[in-house]
Amino acid sequence: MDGIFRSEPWGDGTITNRVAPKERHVHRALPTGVHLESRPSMPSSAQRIRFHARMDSAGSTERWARVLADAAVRALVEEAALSPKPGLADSRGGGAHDDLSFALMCRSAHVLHPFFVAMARAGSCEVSLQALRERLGLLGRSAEAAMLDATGGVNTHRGAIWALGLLLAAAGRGGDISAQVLAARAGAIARCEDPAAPTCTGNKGEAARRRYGVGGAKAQAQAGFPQVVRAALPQLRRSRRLGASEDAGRLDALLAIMAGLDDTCLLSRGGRQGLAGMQARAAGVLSAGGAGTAEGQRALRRLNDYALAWRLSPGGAADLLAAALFLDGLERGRDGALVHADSWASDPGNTEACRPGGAGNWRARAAERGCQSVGLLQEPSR
Ligand SMILES: CC(C)(COP(=O)(O)OP(=O)(O)OC[C@H]1O[C@@H](n2cnc3c(N)ncnc32)[C@H](O[C@H]2O[C@H](COP(=O)(O)OP(=O)(O)OP(=O)(O)O)[C@@H](O)[C@H]2O)[C@@H]1O)[C@@H](O)C(=O)NCCC(=O)NCCS
Ligand SMILES: Nc1ncnc2[nH]cnc12
Repeated sequence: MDGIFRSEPWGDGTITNRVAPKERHVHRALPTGVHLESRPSMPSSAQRIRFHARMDSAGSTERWARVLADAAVRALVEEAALSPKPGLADSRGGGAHDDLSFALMCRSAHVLHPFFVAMARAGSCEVSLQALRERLGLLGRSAEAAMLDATGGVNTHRGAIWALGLLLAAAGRGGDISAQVLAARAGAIARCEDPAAPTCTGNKGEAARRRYGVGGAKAQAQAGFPQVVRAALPQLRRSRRLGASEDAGRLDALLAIMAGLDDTCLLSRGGRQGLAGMQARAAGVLSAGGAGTAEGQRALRRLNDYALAWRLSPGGAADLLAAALFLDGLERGRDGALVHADSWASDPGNTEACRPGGAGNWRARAAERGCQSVGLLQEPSR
């Protein structure tokens, strides 16, 4: 079948496309795949890339889910590698965390891949937003359990699973994949309640939200990720325009998130004072010229010293930077058809350096760990 896969209009929870409903639920690898069309003639200010997933077969939905999952893992690895990040784990070490390292962050990112595939697939298969939210809750909790299993109980990516899971499902729907649209869709999914979610998790973020009366990760998502679409992405583009290196632009994007985020990691480690201290210093680096300038680099070093002295880590901001890199990559057409899973996986520059144990395909590793298909949908014991 040569149809066009569309999920428009968004918001009423319906999918309209020209594929027979039953085919949407079949996930087999078939010879034909998703064809992405980047349309340079569209207004560049909006940075919109329309894609048409030609549903030559149901397998192209599966292929698109894998492309999106690859992009999400890549965003996590790129976030982890970005240095020097204040207080955070990066290529230099664990930052303010005794239990984190670059290798551990990468291991965690790769273990999440099959869950990311399932989340993107859920976005294309579940017809109602409510059903999608419930499926994501199940997948998200399973992903958290696999992360903790892979890291020996260290919370590397809980916030990232949450943010990227919602964005992957939004992108899995198809249609317009501009950052603005995907973040708004993800917000609509996050605003649905998950009846299976535990009322109390006992996590630090939950405690910080209650103690300090902030919205944290949940409110950030429900509002459509304002720190990603209104702070990180505009800053990233501004820094690039001003000629900053890609790393400096990404550090600036992180600082822009930090400057305005009610990061529950900072609150639980440093209270209101710690959060305010980090926010003000992050804004200070940007007003000194950003990470691409000598003055900005000095201010960034002072921010890092402050974070280490007080054991402060902006873990929530790091997750949102990964979300911004994911959306930026999609919007620029870097991922999707341009970056195929296996070509990325077979590039030694992308894999050997960051994968514990070196060579090998993460899918095979995930399969070894028993994280395939139906296994993903088992509710973990808490
Ligand atoms: C809705 C959930 C996000 C649960 O959120 P909640 O607020 O209840 O808190 P947590 O369970 O603690 O998780 C929130 C994590 O989100 C990150 N975060 C914090 N503030 C913000 C913010 N303002 N905006 C966005 N994101 C934010 C943060 O993650 C990072 O920090 C982690 C390290 O934190 P932690 O272990 O607590 O602290 P440490 O200081 O490092 O501990 P020690 O070393 O001292 O022991 C790190 O993992 C980063 O990722 C928060 O931790 C959501 O989780 C949920 O409901 N999930 C259920 C599944 C689901 O429905 N999924 C659907 C989509 S897939
Ligand atoms: N680089 C990082 N360091 C600490 N916590 C994080 N959570 C997500 N990314 C992180």
